[in-house]
Amino acid sequence: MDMVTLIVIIAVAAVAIIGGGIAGLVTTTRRRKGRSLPTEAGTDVITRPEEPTVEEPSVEGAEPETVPAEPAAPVIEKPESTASRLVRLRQRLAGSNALGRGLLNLLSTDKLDEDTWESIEDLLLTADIGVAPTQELVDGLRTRLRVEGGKVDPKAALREELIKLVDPDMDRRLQVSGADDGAPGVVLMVGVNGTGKTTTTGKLARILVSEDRKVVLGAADTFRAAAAEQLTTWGERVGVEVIRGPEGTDPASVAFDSVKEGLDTGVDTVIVDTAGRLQNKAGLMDELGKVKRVIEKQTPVTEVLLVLDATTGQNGLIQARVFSEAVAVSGIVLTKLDGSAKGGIVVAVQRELGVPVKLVGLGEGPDDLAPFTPEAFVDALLG
Ligand SMILES: Nc1nc2c(ncn2[C@@H]2O[C@H](COP(=O)(O)OP(=O)(O)OP(=O)(O)O)[C@@H](O)[C@H]2O)c(=O)[nH]1
Repeated sequence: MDMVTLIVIIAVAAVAIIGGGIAGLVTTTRRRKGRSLPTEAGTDVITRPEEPTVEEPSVEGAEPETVPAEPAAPVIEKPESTASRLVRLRQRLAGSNALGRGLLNLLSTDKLDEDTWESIEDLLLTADIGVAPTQELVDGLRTRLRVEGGKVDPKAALREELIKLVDPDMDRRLQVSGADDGAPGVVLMVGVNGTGKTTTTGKLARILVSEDRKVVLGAADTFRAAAAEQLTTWGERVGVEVIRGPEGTDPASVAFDSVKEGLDTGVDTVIVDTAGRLQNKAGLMDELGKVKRVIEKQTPVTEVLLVLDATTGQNGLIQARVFSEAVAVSGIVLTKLDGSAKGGIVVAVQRELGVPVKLVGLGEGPDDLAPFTPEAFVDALLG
């Protein structure tokens, strides 16, 4: 064997040894991967690797065997019933609203002199009831206590006068059903951004679902992409379809598609969330007017709910006026009444618009929306 032959033999042997080692390493690595696979009983398809493992080599030309992924059943929540929402209304307002307690303390004093009546007036004004209703309430209460004297309990009289002020005769039913021809009711949600419009749309869908109604939501707030995202999340939680378009789409076209879907699928109610940019009244009127017109090519809008933030006081009233001039508002939703000492805004805004408060927002939780009833509201105020 000459020198050249010897070198060739050594080189071949070295390649074989090194190659075998690398092959062994690859196999070991793959096996390790293989051992870390979830067991057959595992249902977590997300972590299941797509490559075939070494233990199950794929046959050339044959389709790799794939296990069809079973879609995980969505977890549909069961929203709270209307009755227990009213209990919550009582708890939330009684716990946070100083108005009722302050009034009751003042009325409990032995002698109701001018100073006490002035303090009562101040409390009512601080709670945003408004000047004229405050005067009405104080006058009514003073007269009753003078005329009926010891025969009337001041607290019972206050309760009755407050209920009168909130107006128990207004029709507060939500028009969520369509006409007899089977068309869905259409609820249009309007209001300035940040008042809780999208949240309220989601909460309202939950109330309707809890009453076994079929609902479609329309994300016509196309100005802010996150609003559609937010609404989709609300819808998914209660198994409600949400119709949306790309960011910047004409809100009227999303509203149209939502109502069309509602008609095609035979739902009971379509709720359309809109963008509340208050750029100027003319712009707002154009946009809301168009949304309404386009919907009504298919079926009438049965309810226009104006969402107002109870903590914004006079500012809220100005917004309310602008919106009611842009579109015929049929009901008010007062949000963020929890933790607000401004419960009196209920009276002020109803007077301002001549439209009833129909729903109240009592927190950020999914079921923190309750139908408004004057008696329950006043009882909650008085604690
Ligand atoms: N405390 C409290 N917070 C609320 C209530 N309703 C809504 N919110 C909160 O108010 C904030 C604004 O709510 P959104 O629903 O995003 O307001 P929006 O009017 O739809 O605003 P855009 O989506 O920008 O149009 C959120 O943080 C809500 O959780 C309520 O009744 N009480």
